Amino acid sequence: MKVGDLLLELLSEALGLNPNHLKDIDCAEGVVVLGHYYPACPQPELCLGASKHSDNSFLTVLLQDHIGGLQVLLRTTGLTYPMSLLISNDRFKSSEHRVLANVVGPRISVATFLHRNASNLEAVWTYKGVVVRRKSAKVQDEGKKSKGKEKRSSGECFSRVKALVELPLCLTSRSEPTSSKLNKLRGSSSMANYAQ
Ligand SMILES: O=C(O)CCC(=O)C(=O)O
Ligand SMILES: [Fe+2]
Repeated sequence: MKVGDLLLELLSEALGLNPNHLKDIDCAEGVVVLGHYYPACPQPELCLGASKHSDNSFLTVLLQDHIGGLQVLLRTTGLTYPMSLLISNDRFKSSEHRVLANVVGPRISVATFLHRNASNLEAVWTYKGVVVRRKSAKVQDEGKKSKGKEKRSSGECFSRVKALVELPLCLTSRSEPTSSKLNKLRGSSSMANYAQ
């Protein structure tokens, strides 16, 4: 929690706001800790550790072990989660990432998610979001200048996140998947698009 609080303070300041702002609007209201166990995989080229997704938290702090395998997509394809997007006036996007399977293992990681109550996003938009927008006029102006592309509705973002979350995490079929099938699950992005 201390790390989370410190990060929220720094992020508030990065938005030109009071250091307590993101905490005051409940961005650390909920804390979920998720432990992952990825067994060693004899044929990693046929498997995925975790398919490409974007977290539905406001902020994720991830601890991974020495095995590695987490990859972050360098250029986002436009999938953003409305919570951080709305609250930060488009400044904080939820990066898409995946985890590759590995012959070495097991790999263990612990993800800590800080989040608001996502059941009422409308309230974030109409109440909390407006508070941020009013206080950070500079952020808003910069956002307007840099955004030429059309914005997605929160409903569209939700259905895209849902579609990704519902993808199978691992190919369990004994038959060898075609590379196109695997690429589809991986998001059709080549390795060059990811940072490790
Ligand atoms: O295991 C990892 O490194 C990543 C886990 C992850 O992306 C998640 O829990 O959302
Ligand atoms: Fe994730």
